[in-house]
Amino acid sequence: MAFEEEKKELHETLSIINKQYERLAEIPEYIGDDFTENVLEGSRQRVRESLTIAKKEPYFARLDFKEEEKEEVKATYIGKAGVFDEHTGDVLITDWRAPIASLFYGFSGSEDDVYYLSPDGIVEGEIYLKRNIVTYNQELQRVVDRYIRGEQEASGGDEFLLYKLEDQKDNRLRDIVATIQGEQNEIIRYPLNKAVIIQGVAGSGKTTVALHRLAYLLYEYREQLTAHRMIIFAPNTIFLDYISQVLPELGVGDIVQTTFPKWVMTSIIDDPKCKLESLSERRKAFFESGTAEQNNWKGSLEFQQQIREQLSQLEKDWIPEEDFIPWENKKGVPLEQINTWIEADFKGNPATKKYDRLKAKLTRWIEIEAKMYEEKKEQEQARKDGKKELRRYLRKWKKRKPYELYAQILKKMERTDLLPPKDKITLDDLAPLLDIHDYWYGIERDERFDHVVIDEAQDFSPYQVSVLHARTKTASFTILGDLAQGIHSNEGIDEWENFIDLFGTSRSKFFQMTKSYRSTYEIIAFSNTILRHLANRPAYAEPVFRSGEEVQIQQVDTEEKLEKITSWIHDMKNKEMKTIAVILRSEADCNAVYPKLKEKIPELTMITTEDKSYEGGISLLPVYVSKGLEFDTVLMVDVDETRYPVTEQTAKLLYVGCTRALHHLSVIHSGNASKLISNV
Ligand SMILES: Nc1ncnc2c1ncn2[C@@H]1O[C@H](COP(=O)(O)OP(=O)(O)OP(=O)(O)O)[C@@H](O)[C@H]1O
Repeated sequence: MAFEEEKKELHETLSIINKQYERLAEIPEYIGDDFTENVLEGSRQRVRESLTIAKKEPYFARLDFKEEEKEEVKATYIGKAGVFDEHTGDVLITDWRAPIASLFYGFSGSEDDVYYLSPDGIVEGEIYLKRNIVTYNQELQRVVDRYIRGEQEASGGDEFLLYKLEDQKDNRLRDIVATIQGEQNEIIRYPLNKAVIIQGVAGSGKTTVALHRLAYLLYEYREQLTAHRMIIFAPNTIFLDYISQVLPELGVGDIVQTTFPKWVMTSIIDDPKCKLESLSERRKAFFESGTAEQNNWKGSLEFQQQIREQLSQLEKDWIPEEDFIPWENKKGVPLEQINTWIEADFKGNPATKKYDRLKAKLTRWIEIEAKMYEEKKEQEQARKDGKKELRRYLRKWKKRKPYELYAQILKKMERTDLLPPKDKITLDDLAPLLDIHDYWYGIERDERFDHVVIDEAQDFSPYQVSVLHARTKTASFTILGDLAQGIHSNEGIDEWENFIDLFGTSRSKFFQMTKSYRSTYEIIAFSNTILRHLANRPAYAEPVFRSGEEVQIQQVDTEEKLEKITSWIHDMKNKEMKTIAVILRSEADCNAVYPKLKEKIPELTMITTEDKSYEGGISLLPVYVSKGLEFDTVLMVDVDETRYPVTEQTAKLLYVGCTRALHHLSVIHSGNASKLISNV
């Protein structure tokens, strides 16, 4: 009955949507200068975009709600984009980000107090029905009731989530609007002006939630935010490619998605002679060698403080220790006066602005003083001499680029050993260089961010976050990561307090996500055992109860390894797994097996740190490259005592590799199995 009812409803809604769409498609796009016409075209364009989304999938949920003191129970259909009936003005489909839709995600069935916050205040009432609706190609596929008032447990909620999680994955992360969970909803809708810091276990949906949060913020705070002033920092180009689909699916464009090094080098260090070290070489060296822990001094706030102290000293030393006397035997501007202007009148301006303002002030002073001469000719001459002298005086203030200032600072600190060659700037130098740049040149208003997202933030240093903080209008951040996956121990942090302290507790909000949606119960239980070896272990992942096959652990002779990998891949292909990954400890290990394996499995692709995109299918990759990605099935190779000895670093690497698997995980080793997985 519910199915028939929804089929009729869908038919009627689609007929209105299709008609509206066709009508708008017939109106030619306005390309002219008329202001009113442009505003009208802008709003038509927005409606066209919403209708395009709605034509594909009009809605995915229905919520029946009765407002307190009203008789009528109203059905709200929730979709990715809101749609109005252009004739009646009625809401046909409610945007998933609208306040009432929050009830759909947040209401679990047992709350006494049911309300949502509308722009006019709190709206209380009762929920009668929560229903998921699946459509495909404008046809109704499935109707699942998650809550029916008065009935014990409709609980199609879990069933529907499982149905979604059992799906096989392709090469892109997808939106989750139909199944956002209560705790995820809370983070997505958390108010704008705080730093939201999320520690989430592998597969808890951190990246997905952060992207949905951006779409939500742009909707809820549309008056305050602009997409092009929001930025997402992700760990590498493959990952950026992997997540690139989600925001367009949610109808959001224009948000800059980049990596921190790329952004600093292209947007800030505007110096063609400055070149960044090869990050893939750096990471390869770090991961392929033994994994010595390194102290990231250049990423610390203490280092920032020292840089700042030196900068302020440099700024003082920058002012020539002399009066400005443009004309012989006449009064000039005493040094004392210049210092007062700089320290009092120009206070708060960055060094280069102070320079510009002093130049303007001295130019005006020359103009006024020149008028003291009676003769026009004398005035002219005085002006000319004055300006000449001003140029000489200003030449003493040498213009400096961030790298030169950095070199000077490190020299003063007697740490020239820390200065990288100009054509091999290291990742660790980027925060100091950015800081120096912003201190010296200042940050223009339109360069400040409205909101910053940092994914895999455990690999960011406090110094990096601190300089980004200074570039963000309010402390509006979404910072997400997992300490258990902090494999770049030489770059990042080992406790979130590092960031919380930076913003202050009143300006930040810490969330923990412990439910893991990606993997089966068996895979999560297995991966959790690896975490026992971490000294500073965050909470264990809790599975959504989705059971699959046991994790297979097998010893194979070295000579049989290739054969084993090949037969495993064939086996997985037979099971119709779409994304299949063979994960090895290092790139050198991948190189050693790739040619022979490729002969047997021609569709195999090898992914390295240098790759820019992930194409799905069958992949061979080093474990550290797999971070952030996911695959239907994973084979972890060489999980033995030599390649994975018991250290913090290898435990994290192995954990990252194993938690990439959604439905199936196999582990093979030659020689003794790593102690990280013994006694499992
Ligand atoms: N509420 C949900 N409904 C359906 N799928 C979900 C939900 N939350 C997360 N997922 C799925 O779980 C998987 C993991 O999500 P995501 O990659 O965002 O997690 P993560 O915490 O960033 O993972 P990791 O740290 O391991 O890289 C994705 O396939 C995502 O679609």
